[in-house]
Amino acid sequence: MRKEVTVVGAGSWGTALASVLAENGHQVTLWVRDPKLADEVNSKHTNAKYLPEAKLAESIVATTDIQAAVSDKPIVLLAVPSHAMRQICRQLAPFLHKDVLLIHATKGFELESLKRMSEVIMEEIPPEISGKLAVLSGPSHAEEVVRRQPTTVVVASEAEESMLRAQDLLMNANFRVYTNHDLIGAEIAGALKNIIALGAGMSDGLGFGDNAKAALLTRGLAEISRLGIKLGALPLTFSGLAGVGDLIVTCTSRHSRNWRAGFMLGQGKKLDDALEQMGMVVEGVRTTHAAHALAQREQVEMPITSVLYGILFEGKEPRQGVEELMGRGKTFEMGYLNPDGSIEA
Ligand SMILES: NC(=O)C1=CN([C@@H]2O[C@H](COP(=O)(O)OP(=O)(O)OC[C@H]3O[C@@H](n4cnc5c(N)ncnc54)[C@H](OP(=O)(O)O)[C@@H]3O)[C@@H](O)[C@H]2O)C=CC1
Ligand SMILES: O=C(CO)COP(=O)(O)O
Repeated sequence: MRKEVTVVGAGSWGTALASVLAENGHQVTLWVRDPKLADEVNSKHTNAKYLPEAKLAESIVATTDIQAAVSDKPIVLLAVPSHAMRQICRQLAPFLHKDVLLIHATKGFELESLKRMSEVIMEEIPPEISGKLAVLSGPSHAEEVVRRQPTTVVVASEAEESMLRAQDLLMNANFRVYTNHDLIGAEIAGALKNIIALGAGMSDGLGFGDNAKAALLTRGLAEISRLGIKLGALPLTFSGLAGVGDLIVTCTSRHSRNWRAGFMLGQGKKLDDALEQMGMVVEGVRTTHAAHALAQREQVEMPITSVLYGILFEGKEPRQGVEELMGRGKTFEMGYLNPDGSIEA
């Protein structure tokens, strides 16, 4: 059945999700910050800055008016960078319908509070809406989604009905949507994989091979799981699409902004120059900061995150970081399996 859906955020991910929804026959409004981009979407049906090769459905209507975009809409999907989430929610909260299905697709933490995105959203929107919130996560580069290449994702919510509604809304022949009740795990896995993707890009930039990449992915998943479980996630979520699935795609794909930024750092570029050259959000940088603080607060060992923190924010050379990781004390591989996040052996 055709539904009215508003997508908030017209970067690469918001634009790709708007395309999926339009393809599914829904009436899509796209909230765009930049009036020039709104004109471009409405007249040329393109988004040259964020998805240069994509031809968008003519039925997608872009607007810069947040009130008009979300007022009384039955479904709102948020796809903004994590640093903008609280401000955007504050702006749109007064206009949300009390029965709105709210889905977010953002992968990050709020740096100042170390909160997950759903915690930030829930603080800003009315309580009758927040209990029904869903998150969309999983291995899904926008560039492949707009080309209708096979993609699998997961929607997670504590509210069964929201999860199923979000699945129905987004699923099509090229975009397969699974459900999961573990909202916390889906959010944490989706955010933390970007740290490891920065590391994987760095490893490639330094000229290391597949063994190093495999090590980063596997030991990265170990520390992601360790922190996630300590913060209330279900362990199995980390072996699913939001966990290992997204870790694989982000650490191995040339589409990944995090991998690309990491690659430049590995080749000797300074962080600010790498970010400027990217021109798109590289969530892993802020997430490294947040995860480093969370690991300290929760007393969880996260060696890769700690080394990346040193490289990104303390001037450590990438090669020195690799030496530190390889030279750590002897340890038991499966220590992370303890449900409270502590290391057993
Ligand atoms: N790209 C992808 O393939 C995927 C991305 N994600 C996640 O989606 C989220 C959005 O990322 P993505 O679309 O890639 O980002 P992009 O870098 O492609 O686009 C960023 C978008 O956010 C807007 N923006 C930047 N700052 C603000 C602000 N302060 N207030 C409002 N809007 C702002 C930009 O607008 P302007 O142009 O006006 O600056 C632009 O529309 C991230 O959390 C990312 O991890 C998740 C899955 C896949
Ligand atoms: O989350 C993503 C793919 O699932 C996108 O990752 P990047 O932000 O690194 O491009």
